[in-house]
Amino acid sequence: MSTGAQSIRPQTPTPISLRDLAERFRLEAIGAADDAAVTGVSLDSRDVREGDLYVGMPGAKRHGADFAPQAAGLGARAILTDAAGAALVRAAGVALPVLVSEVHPRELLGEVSAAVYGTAEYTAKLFGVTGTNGKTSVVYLLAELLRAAGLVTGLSSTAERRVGDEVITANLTSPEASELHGLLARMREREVAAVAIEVSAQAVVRHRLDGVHFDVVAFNNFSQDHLDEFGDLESYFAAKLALFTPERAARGVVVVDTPYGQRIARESQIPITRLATAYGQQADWHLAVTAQTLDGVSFVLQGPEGAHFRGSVPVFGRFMAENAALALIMLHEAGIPLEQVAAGLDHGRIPVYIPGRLEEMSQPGSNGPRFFVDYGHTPGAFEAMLDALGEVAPGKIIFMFGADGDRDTTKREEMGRIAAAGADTVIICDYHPRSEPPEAIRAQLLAGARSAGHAEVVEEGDPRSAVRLAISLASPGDVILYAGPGHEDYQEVAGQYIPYSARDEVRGALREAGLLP
Ligand SMILES: CC(=O)N[C@H]1[C@@H](OP(=O)(O)OP(=O)(O)OC[C@H]2O[C@@H](n3ccc(=O)[nH]c3=O)[C@H](O)[C@@H]2O)O[C@H](CO)[C@@H](O)[C@@H]1O[C@H](C)C(=O)N[C@@H](C)C(=O)N[C@H](CCC(=O)O)C(=O)O
Ligand SMILES: Nc1ncnc2c1ncn2[C@@H]1O[C@H](COP(=O)(O)OP(=O)(O)OP(=O)(O)O)[C@@H](O)[C@H]1O
Repeated sequence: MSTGAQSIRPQTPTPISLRDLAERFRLEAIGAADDAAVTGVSLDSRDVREGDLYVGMPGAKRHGADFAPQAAGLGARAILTDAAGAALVRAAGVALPVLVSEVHPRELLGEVSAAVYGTAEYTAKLFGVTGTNGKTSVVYLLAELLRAAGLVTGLSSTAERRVGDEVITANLTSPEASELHGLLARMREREVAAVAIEVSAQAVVRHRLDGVHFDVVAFNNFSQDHLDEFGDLESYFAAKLALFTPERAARGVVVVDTPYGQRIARESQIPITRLATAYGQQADWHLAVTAQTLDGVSFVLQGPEGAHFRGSVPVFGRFMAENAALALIMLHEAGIPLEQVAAGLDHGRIPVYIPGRLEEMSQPGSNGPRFFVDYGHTPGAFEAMLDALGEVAPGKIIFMFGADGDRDTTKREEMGRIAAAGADTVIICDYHPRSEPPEAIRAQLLAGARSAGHAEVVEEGDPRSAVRLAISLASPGDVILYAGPGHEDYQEVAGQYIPYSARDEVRGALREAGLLP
């Protein structure tokens, strides 16, 4: 059950004194009484809990110290900020003790949070997954396999953070360090033995992983995304590579099918185990897909010294077998035998549910098209999905999608081109236009789609109408894939968050068409 809270915290935290923190992190303590202590850390004034240290840091839009009055009102016991922030706190008349940092508070956040939450003593196995597409999928597969092996598991993904039955919706793919350490502390209380964590490139460069050391990290693939933040592919790649260092992880697993994967394996500073899915590629482990349909994919994985696993995943696409293989090898590298995993599964079937990733909304066996909702929003994800569908779709492929406003604009034409090259019909609609005119975003996607000279190209801005249009164009046996919104429950338009769930919308439209009970 999702609680609606912004972060998961330990229920019985241990107080740590401000004097102790000031000494350990060389902070100037202003107005801190000898017995002043904190029990939690928050970076967001809206998520402050009683007893917290509120960290007010300068950002691109605001100085966090501006929100000190709200933090104080919600029960913060002290503020950690820089000199400019301390002046803002004073000017706002907030009477809390202030710890002043000479460096950007972001650089201290991870270690300070680890100290407050005591997470350095947490001995669970930590698994981190990075790459451009498929991180969320690997994280859910990891969690499922760890459960099969008999371990109590936790996870942090783009879709949600999960500790046993406690679930919250995620804001960021990788939480800020304060949220991550709070989550780990709660996992420690609940005796979680293994944690699967999705790692974005932003997390690596923005200190969100500080104070965390992974047992095993993995890299699956790399293609264009996030150029609005990283400027060029090389900088984006460098952020992924930086996870593969001894400060962050003990060992890594890498898919070496592509030159980028081979580079990670070559340039990594930690020991690497290599997985190949392409025939003839040098690697430690090899994956072969043995059967695939729209209902899933079966595979055989073979590794060193006779290690092997024969299994299946109930989601279509060769890349899902690759995601499962990566997760299996990560467990093996962490010392969890694959036989132990297999013992917890029925004939190798991994019963994974990945929210909003190639999630089927139609009823298999119904008298209509199959309708899937997905989170793919990069050229690489479009290519992988359409290649996969090309192998298993019995009828026409209708592909509907939009693109993010205010994010990497250079990928739009390529998204349009790949969509129209791989599908029979593409329907271009709006996603999160944010501050951009929606029709301008659509125009770029349309230009790309038309350049492919293959699919029929249709423009329907309103996603609700586009869903219904897709159903009206489909016959039994056809497949509709709606890429972009995945698990999300909102559309961001001109600064407003408008409730919109693609999954609910599709279910409703299928019902209207008599295709769902
Ligand atoms: C570029 C980036 O990562 N920015 C993040 C950063 O923003 P910022 O430092 O500029 O902060 P700001 O908005 O100026 O606010 C300053 C400070 O005031 C605080 N504040 C702000 C408002 C308020 O009411 N109360 C409050 O306390 C903020 O928490 C922040 O500490 O710190 C904020 C607080 O944590 C994040 O919300 C924000 O993520 C923004 C929303 C974002 O979109 N990030 C994306 C790019 C991102 O990180 N994506 C990756 C990858 C996703 C993928 O793989 O597709 C991810 O890991 O999610
Ligand atoms: N191994 C893979 N290779 C290529 N595409 C993949 C792979 N696994 C999943 N995908 C596709 O990528 C899209 C996103 O999947 P997923 O959410 O798991 O990735 P992600 O890396 O977590 O994305 P994000 O960082 O945006 O959250 C989906 O379209 C999915 O079908």
